[in-house]
Order: sequence, then structure tokens, then C-alpha cells
Amino acid sequence: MDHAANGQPTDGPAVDEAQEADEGSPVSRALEGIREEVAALSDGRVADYIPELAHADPDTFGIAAVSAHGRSYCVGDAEHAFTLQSISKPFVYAVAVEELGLDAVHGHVGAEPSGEPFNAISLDERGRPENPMINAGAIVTTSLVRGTEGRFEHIRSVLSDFAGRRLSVDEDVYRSEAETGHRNRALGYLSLAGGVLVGPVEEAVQDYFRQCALSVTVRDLAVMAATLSVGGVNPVTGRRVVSQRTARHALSVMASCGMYDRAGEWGLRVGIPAKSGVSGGILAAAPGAFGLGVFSPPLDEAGNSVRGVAALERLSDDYDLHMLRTPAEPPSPMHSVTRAGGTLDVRLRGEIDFLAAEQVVSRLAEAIDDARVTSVSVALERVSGLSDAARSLLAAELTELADAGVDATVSDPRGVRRA
Ligand SMILES: NC(=O)CC[C@H](N)C(=O)O
Repeated sequence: MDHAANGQPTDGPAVDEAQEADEGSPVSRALEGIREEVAALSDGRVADYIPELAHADPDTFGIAAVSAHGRSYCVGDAEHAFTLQSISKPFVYAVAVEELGLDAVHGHVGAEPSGEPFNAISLDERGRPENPMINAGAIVTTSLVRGTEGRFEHIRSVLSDFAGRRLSVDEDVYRSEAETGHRNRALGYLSLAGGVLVGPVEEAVQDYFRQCALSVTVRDLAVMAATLSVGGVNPVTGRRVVSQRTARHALSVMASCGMYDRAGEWGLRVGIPAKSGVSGGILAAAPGAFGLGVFSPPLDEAGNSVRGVAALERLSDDYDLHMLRTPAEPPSPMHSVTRAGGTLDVRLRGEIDFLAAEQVVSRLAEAIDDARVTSVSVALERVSGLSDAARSLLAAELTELADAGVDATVSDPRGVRRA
């Protein structure tokens, strides 16, 4: 067992050394540039309402990024261990959704940004906490998890899969919050009274305190985020942790509710689904691109790391990571379109999603109006994947062609139409 900078055990290396990207890489240098600039910010206060958190060194500052392909880049205090706190919430939400399904979970907790602080006493008209990212909602979400190996062990094991290594509880922080977290107990009892919290409040609250006290590094945050970014498969270990749909649900609640009462401003200026924690961490998951982790303990009034917010604003801007940026024009899905005699020969390529399929079917439909064409042949040899939406659009167009008397044949040696 090795020990991180603050003496907390970290149970083995965070990621496979082989995946560690070169420190001299331009990506690391760019991260370092942002870190140096943002380090000059000295506002904010270290959280002390959980007494143990008050010991954090305000100057500690690390940034990590993990690409969708699993390469990691870390600068600053990358090996420093700190506790997840609220960053655990989207992951435990994912555990609950995976186990119970989306509708069952949202029978107990809403999905609307509360516009209020993380510890607000905020229940909607149905008695549900407003969303799973505020404390009340997160305690309810934790209470829903079952897991065969015991609730907390199940949570720890899935969160460890997200990080790609076994995470351990910082017992001092856990005890410190368990001794003082009476407001969270109160939120638990209110949710019990509202009929949405399952089972003994104290057990749910204890497991919530434990999940908040899981010890991580910025590198872990970036790996966890990257796992959500790429749809639920940890890009470092290659292991599927949750379904693609569950990953999308977690990203959605992070996007709308992850930054508490700063969610709107965050969407405008950063636009990366994110979750912050009072220990000073922020995790951000840019879909299909990068997982990011930042740690710096001084917090703004909303409870978000001051340097973390500034660093992510810069990262989003400099590297075009806003989720609502205009996507690049994708390559044409048509490798070639030729006509030989009465046959239109269409060879497709690459990943065919709904937009690409729309291009293809509109081209195929022209064959119906073209008197010279009596048959079409569609070749899928070069197609690496068809989305469900694309598959059904293509099937519908083939039926149209047949109905119009155009003979259609499909060659699909890789079986992408069946996948
Ligand atoms: N915003 C946070 O990180 C809050 C988490 C902390 N454990 C609490 O419940 O108060």
C-alpha cells in the first residue's frame, strides 16, 4: 500500500503506468500553463463545517485530464489524496439507476435544478428532494441502493470501477462528518416523512457519509469523469461499469444540477457536465472527449472551488470542450455512389448515426424518381457501426424502395444490420 502526499492510504497505483502520457507532451504543458495562471487566484475559504476538512492546505492545486482513449495527463499536486464529498453523488445516482431503473429512482427524487445551496431543505410538491445532486436528494438516492454485498460495499466497488482502482474511506473525515452532520440527518428524516427515503435514516446517512469520505486524487476524478464521457466504459481499464444510457443520465443531472445554485452560469461559461465537492474537488466530463479533475480547497460562496471553476472555464474555452459547441461536419457516410446500367451502387462507410442515415436515405430515395434506375445495391463492408435510429431509418427506406418497384440488395458481411 502506498501513501499519498497527506499520508492517506491510496491502495495501489491509480492507473496503469503504461497509460501515463509523457510529461513533456503539449497537453501537459497546456495544463501546466493554466495551472500557473489560475494559481495566482487567492480568494475563497476552505470548508470547515466538517472539522476535519479545515486542515486542508489551501495552496494544494492539481489538474488532471484523461482522454476518451485512456491517456492521462496530470500537473501540480496530482498524487494528493482528498475526499470525494459531493462528487460521489452522480456516481451513486448511476448505481441506483443501474439497479432500479430511471423511473423508479425518480419516484423518490426529482430532476430539477433547485437554484439553492447544496444543503438546502428543498422538497418538491410530491415530497421528493428537488434533484439527486443536493444533499437531501443524494441521501435518498443512497437509501435506494441495495447491492448483494451490502449497500456501502456495493457503492464502494462500483465507484472503484469508475476510478479503475480500489478506493478506500478516509476514516478521519468520515468520523468528523458522522459526529457533526446533523443537518444531513434532518434532511434524511424530512425525506422519510415525505415517504421517499427507504429504510432507517441513520443507515442511509452513515453510508452517505462514507461515500463522501472516499479518498481520491485528481487523476482518479479524471478517470471517473472519462468513464462517463465515453458512455460507461472505463477507458483506462477497458471495463464496462454502467450502461451507456445510465452514463448519459448521470451526465444529464450533472449538466443541469451539478453546480448547485451556479448551474446556469456554469452552463454558460463552462458547459461541461460537472460536480463539485466541499473538499475542493471538481470533476467534469466532456462527452466523447475528456474527463477532467481539479483540486484546490478554497471555495466560493456556492461551495465550488475557486481555482477549480477558473481552471475549468479556461479548459473549456481553450480546448473547445463546451457541450453545446457546433460539432465538426462529419465525413460523408457515402464512400462512393455510382450507376452501372440500371443499378445504383451505394457504398457506405464509417459510423452511421441518424444524421448520416438521413443523408443516405435521401440519396436512395432519388432512385425512385430516376427512371434509369431499376435496382439499388447498398454495400455495408466499410461500415463500422449503425446506430439503432440509423438502422430503422435504413430499413424503412428499403421498404419504400421495394414498394416503388425498385429492387434493393444489401451486402452486409460484417452483420452491422443485426448488431
Ligand atoms: N457539497 C458537498 O460536497 C457536501 C458534501 C458533504 N458531505 C455534506 O453532506 O455536507
